[in-house]
Amino acid sequence: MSLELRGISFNHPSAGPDSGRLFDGLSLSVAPGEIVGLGAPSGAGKSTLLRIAALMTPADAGSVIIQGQEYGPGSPVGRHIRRSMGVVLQSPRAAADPRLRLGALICAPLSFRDGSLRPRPQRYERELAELAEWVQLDPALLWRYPHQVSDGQLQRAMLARALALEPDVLICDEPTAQLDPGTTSSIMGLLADRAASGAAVLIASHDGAALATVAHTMLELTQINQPNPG
Ligand SMILES: Nc1ncnc2c1ncn2[C@@H]1O[C@H](COP(=O)(O)OP(=O)(O)OP(=O)(O)O)[C@@H](O)[C@H]1O
Repeated sequence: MSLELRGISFNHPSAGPDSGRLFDGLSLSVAPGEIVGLGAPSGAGKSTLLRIAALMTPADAGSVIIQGQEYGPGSPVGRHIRRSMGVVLQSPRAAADPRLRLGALICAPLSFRDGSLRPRPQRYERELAELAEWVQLDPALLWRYPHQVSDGQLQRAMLARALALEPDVLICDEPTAQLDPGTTSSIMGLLADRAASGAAVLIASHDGAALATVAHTMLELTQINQPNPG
């Protein structure tokens, strides 16, 4: 699948009228099989942009186009498209439900796809073992709650969750921020494998060197977010 952002304008509602727009007519595209790396100074808006791309935050103007289907402000987003997208947010602590063990967190997308109203890790033992291996997570950690693991372990669990449905669009915000260089390189390799299977992959990171090892295209947010003339 392809992912495109076209003419995106946005400001945070609570940011006040004088603070200027965060994005003004910003466009970028990610082709199937492509990894686009997004660099940005802190506060430039990369997390906000990724949430817009992931259809979690509606833009003020412009559209997100996924495999030719256009989503503007207020467009309904169907379950089918959500299931084809994997999203890793910057803060795993904020994203993870603290009441669920890691195994339940990771298998939740599989359970929901199969019609269950709550995660059932016991039904997905084989998938969980494979996902844990992909992200180099000790299987013993699948029984722990988020507060019982490190930030890096939790971030890898959230990545496993994002990969569970083998998404065609993968959006990752600082997926390796908490990791050592060796694990960072393995995780980047995993994202490259996903792209090699045809997924469009958008990764934002302050670690430009690690990103450059896998990205086909590197973009700097401050350069692509030039305000529209007039
Ligand atoms: N809910 C909000 N209300 C008002 N302003 C916000 C809100 N959330 C973020 N901002 C502001 O929007 C700007 C972009 O925030 P964002 O989190 O997207 O930046 P970032 O590039 O991801 O930063 P970092 O690299 O430090 O994580 C920042 O100036 C931030 O203060």
